[in-house]
Amino acid sequence: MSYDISTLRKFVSPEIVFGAGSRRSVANFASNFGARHVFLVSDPGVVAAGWVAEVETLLVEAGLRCTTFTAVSPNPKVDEVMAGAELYRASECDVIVAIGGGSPMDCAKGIGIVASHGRSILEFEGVDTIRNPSPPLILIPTTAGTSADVSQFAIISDPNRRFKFSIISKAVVPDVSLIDPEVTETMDAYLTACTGVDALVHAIEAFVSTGSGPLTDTHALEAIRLINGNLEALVANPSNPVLREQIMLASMQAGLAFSNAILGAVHAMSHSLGGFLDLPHGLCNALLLEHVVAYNFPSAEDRFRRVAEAMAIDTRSMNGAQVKARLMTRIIELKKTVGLEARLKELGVTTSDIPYLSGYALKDPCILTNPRKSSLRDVQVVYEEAL
Ligand SMILES: NC(=O)c1ccc[n+]([C@@H]2O[C@H](COP(=O)([O-])OP(=O)(O)OC[C@H]3O[C@@H](n4cnc5c(N)ncnc54)[C@H](O)[C@@H]3O)[C@@H](O)[C@H]2O)c1
Ligand SMILES: [Fe+2]
Repeated sequence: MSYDISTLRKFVSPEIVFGAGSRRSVANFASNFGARHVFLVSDPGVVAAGWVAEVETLLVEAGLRCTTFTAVSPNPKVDEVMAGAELYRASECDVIVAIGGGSPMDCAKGIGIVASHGRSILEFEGVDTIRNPSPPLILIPTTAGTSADVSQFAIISDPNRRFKFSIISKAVVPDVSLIDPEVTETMDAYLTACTGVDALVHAIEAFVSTGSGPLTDTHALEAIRLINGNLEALVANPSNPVLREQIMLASMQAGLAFSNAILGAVHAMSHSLGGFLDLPHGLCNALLLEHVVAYNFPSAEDRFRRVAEAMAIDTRSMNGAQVKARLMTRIIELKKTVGLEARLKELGVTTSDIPYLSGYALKDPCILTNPRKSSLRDVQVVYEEAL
């Protein structure tokens, strides 16, 4: 019997332990993988927040050796991955743990790939390029977030091309994700806003993606509902543990959705922007979001109606134009309340940069699942509108 392969959907996820204190089981999981010498990846901000020392102590108290690598910058660079992989090899480590936001987690994924292939990370750009299994990988996210800890993506920045490239494979889904809302309590309000809006964009893009389906839709809609209902309150009160947990849960659900349904033009355009100007990923997404929604709306009106409903908009008596207007208003209002109102030109983007940015955005794999087919000119116009 024949079947239409384009209608099939798959769902990949790591083993997840969710809840306050879950990070404390890190040594247990590492030991279960047979670890003797753990390679711990993080960055200076997460060290300063105190989370790295805690994990080191937990590992050492369990009788494990630990080599720590924290030379990772936001938008992790090719050289950082290669330096980490060299230290991993020289230290004869056998399990990788990362604690941090998307940057250390993606760097750790890259280190695992290089360690198991012995080649440059640049050779693994694209979809399904990985042949050898990576060392066991345990991720502890400290932002909410990129959800790199549940995703099939690793995003690495190549300064030579001023471009962030994607590695997409189920081989970069970690073995274990310890999702502990407590570690997000040291994020300031601005970082909370940037990373929370990133999660909102993941959920919206996954829901309207051409790769969406019943396995991911419920996660995407629940993530939108949770972020719409809790992010503004959390940014006003960043130390509230209940709100932290709600946004961490939302981030995880958005991650499960986008990892499997893939993303769209916001991410394609924001990867290009983030690689070109080394800007915070969540901020890039935030500045592009409503412009891409306006562009995509006619191609996925029914899906956007459900996004609007998840954002607590009663659409029952509205026509398409009214739904679009209310959804745009709500997105702009949410961004304003959490303090993400800048325009691209305030970040240093100029009109003359747009052709370069657009060329790379069209090469990003996320553009393939955008609900509206995009030409070079389409992408240029959206950048111009966000300028
Ligand atoms: N792999 C994926 O699926 C995926 C998805 C989306 C984004 N990304 C990538 O993730 C990166 C962005 O990650 P991010 O937004 O999580 O930020 P990040 O990891 O770049 O961290 C930003 C800053 O926040 C600090 N920080 C992180 N957690 C903290 C905490 N709990 N307390 C105090 N400070 C903390 C860090 O030290 C750093 O200075 C980008 O490179 C982006 O492309 C990856
Ligand atoms: Fe993202």
